[in-house]
Amino acid sequence: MTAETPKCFADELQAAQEECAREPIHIPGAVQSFGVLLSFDSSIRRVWQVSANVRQHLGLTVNECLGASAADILGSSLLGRIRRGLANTDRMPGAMTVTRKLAGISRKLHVVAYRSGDAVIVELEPLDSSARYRWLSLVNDWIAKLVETRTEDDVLNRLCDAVRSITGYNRSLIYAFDADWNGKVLAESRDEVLPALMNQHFPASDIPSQVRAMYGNNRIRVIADAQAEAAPLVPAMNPANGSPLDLSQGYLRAVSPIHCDYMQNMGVRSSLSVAIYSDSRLWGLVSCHSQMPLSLSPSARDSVATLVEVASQRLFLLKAEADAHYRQQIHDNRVQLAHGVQERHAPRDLVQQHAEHWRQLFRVEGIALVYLGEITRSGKTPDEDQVRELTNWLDAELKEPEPWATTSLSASGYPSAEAIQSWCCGLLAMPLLIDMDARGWLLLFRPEQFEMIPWAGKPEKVAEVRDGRTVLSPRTSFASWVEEVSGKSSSWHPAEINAARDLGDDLAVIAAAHEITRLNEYLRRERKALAEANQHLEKVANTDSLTGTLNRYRIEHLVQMSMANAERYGQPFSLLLFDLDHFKQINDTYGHNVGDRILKTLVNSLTDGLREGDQLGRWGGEEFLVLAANTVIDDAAIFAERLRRLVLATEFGLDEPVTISIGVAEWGKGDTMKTLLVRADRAMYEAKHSGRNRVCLGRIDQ
Ligand SMILES: Nc1nc2c(ncn2[C@@H]2O[C@H](COP(=O)(O)OP(=O)(O)OP(=O)(O)O)[C@@H](O)[C@H]2O)c(=O)[nH]1
Repeated sequence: MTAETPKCFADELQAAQEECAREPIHIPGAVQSFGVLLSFDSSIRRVWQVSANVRQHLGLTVNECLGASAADILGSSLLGRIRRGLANTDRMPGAMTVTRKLAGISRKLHVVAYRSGDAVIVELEPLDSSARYRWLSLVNDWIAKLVETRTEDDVLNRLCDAVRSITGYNRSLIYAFDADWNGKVLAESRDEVLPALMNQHFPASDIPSQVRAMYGNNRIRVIADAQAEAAPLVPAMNPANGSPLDLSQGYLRAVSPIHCDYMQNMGVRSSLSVAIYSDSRLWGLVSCHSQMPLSLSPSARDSVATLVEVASQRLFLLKAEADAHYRQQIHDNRVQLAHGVQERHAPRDLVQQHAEHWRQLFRVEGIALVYLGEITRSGKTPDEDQVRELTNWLDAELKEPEPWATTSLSASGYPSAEAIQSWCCGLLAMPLLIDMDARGWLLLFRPEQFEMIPWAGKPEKVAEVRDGRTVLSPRTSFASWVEEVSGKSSSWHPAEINAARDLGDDLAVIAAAHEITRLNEYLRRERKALAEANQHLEKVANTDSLTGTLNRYRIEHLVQMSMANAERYGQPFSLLLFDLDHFKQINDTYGHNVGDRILKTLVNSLTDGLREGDQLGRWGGEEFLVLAANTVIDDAAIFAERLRRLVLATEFGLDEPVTISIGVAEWGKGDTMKTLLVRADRAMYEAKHSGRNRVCLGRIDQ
C-alpha cells in the first residue's frame, strides 16, 4: 500500500478487530420479528423462553407460553415430529409446516427445530403457501439456464440474475474471498435503486471471522429489516442454567447493532447472504441488498439455496475443467521434455527451445536455468551476475527441495531486490537436485504489477468504545476509494507452483542425464588420450629415436624371452649381430647427418627384408642385432647372407657402396645372454677382419 498505516493506529485497529471478532453475535438474546422463537427443555416438555412477538405470530401472550406444555403450544402432531426428528441429531433435517388459526384465519407456518445446549429451539415463520409450485417452476427454469453456462463469469452472472429475479432485492452480487479474506465483487445484478459495486473490494473486517464461521452452521442469513425492532427473548436467559441461548443454527437470530449500523451506512435495510463453499473452505458469498425492508419467505430462501448449490457445482466443475486443461498442457510439455531426456539434449538448449511456451504457461516474462555454474536466460531477466547472486541467496535461505514463490522479493528479505525489481519483482524458484553437492535452480520471473484496487470505501473501520467495550464502528462511507498497489507481482496460482515443481524435476533429470553423457564423453576422450600417451610412451621406451627400430633395451628383452622359450620348449633361435663397414669414414667424408641418413636407410631397407617373427634392433652406434626366431644357425647363415646382399643392393646415395659385416650365433643349451652374444660378436669381428661385407658363423664348438 502506498499510504502506510501508522503503527499506533494499526495496533488500535488490530485490538478492535480482535474485539470485533469476539462480539457475541450468536447469543443476541433476541430474534428478528418476522418469526417467533420458542425454547424448550431437552425433552421438549415445557416452554423455557419465548420471543416477545409471540402474539403477532401465534396469537398467544408471553405469559400464556412460559412454562406451558409443549404439546399445548405446538400441538401433539408437530411435537411428535420434532421429537422424532431430533432423536438422533441436533438439527431436524428439512423443514415442516403447521397450520394455525390467527384471528380466525388459517395460516401456514414454516417450522425449523434444533438443539442448542440443553435447550431445544423451535422457530416458526409465516409461509406463503400458495406460491410453492410457482417457486418450483421458477427454480427449474433457472437451473436449466445455469447448467448450460460455459464460463465461470456466465455462471456467476446468471446466478445473480436468478437470485434477484426470485427474491426481488434491488441488488444481488457475488463476491469471492482472497487468501486474506478480503472480498472482490465478481458479478452483479441490480436495478437503479442501489449503486453498482461491481469489481469493488471489501475489506476482510466487513465480515469478521466469527461471522464467516457462522456460515459453517447455516449457509443462509436473512436480515429482513435492519431498522426493525428486534423481539427480545423472555426471559433473557435460559431459566435452567442462566446462560444465553445460542441461535447460530437458526434463521431468526437478531442482527448485531454494529451490523445494523453497517447496513444503514451502506444505504440498505434488508439483506440476504448465502455462502458458497469449495470443499470445506468458504469461497465466497451471494449477497443481496434492498433499500426497503424485505421479508424473504422460507420458500424463496430454500429456492435461493438450491440455485446457489447448483451454481456452485457448475462453477467448480468449470474451474476443475480449467485446471484439467492446464494440467494437460503441463503433461504435454512433460511428454515433449521426455524426448529431451532420451535424446540427451542439453538443458540450456531445451530452455531456449521451449522458453516462449513456458513463459505463456507460467505467465512470466523471464526464465533462467542455473546448474553446475552455467546460467541460461530467456526473456526479461536480471543479468548473469545478478542471477548468480540471487541463487547464492536462495541456496543459503531455502533448504527444502520444494518450489518457493513470492510476489515481492524485497518483502521476502532479499537484500538486492531493488536492483532487479523491474524484471524480478515476483519469483517462483524451483531447486533442481542434479548433484549431491550443488543444487541447480529453475527461476521464473514476474515483473512488478502496478495495480489500482477499487475498494468499496476505505478498508479501515474506526475503533470506538461502546458499552464499555472497544469495538469497530462500521465505516460511514462506502464511496469508492482506490488503493495503489506497487512493489508486487501478480500472484502465483497453486497449479503454476505445482507445474514448476514438475518442470524442475524434469529439468533435473535431463540435466543429470546430460551431465552423465558429458562425463562419459569426457572419460572416453581422456581414455583415448591416455591410450595414445601410453602408446607414445611405449614407443619412446621401446624404439630407437633415430631409426625407429627397436632400441637395445627392447631387443635385449626379446632375446631374453626367446631364450626362455628355447629353454622351456626347445624352440631354436639365432642372432645376427652386424656392423656397418667403415662407417667412421662415411661420417668423416659426408658428415654426421649423412651418417644418420645412412642408418635410417639401412633400417628401412632391412625392415622390408625381415621375415615375420624376426626382430631388428639397434644394439648401439652403428651396430644392429637381428633376432631370427625358429632359426638354426645354418638357416640363419642363409638369412644373414640375404640381408648382406640386400644392404649391398640398397641405394644409399653415396659414391661407394655401403656394406655390413654379420656375425651369426645360434642359442645353445646352457647359453646365457652373455655367452651367446660373445659368440655372435666374435663371428662379426671375424667377418671384419676377414675383409668385411661378409657373414661369419660363431658355432658353439668353435
Ligand atoms: N652418423 C652417426 N654415426 C654414428 C652413430 N653411432 C656411431 N657412429 C659412428 O660410427 C663410427 C664407428 O666407427 P668405428 O667403430 O671406428 O668403425 P668403422 O669406422 O665402422 O669401422 P669398422 O667397423 O671397422 O668397419 C664412429 O665414427 C661413430 O661416431 C650415429 O648414430 N650416427
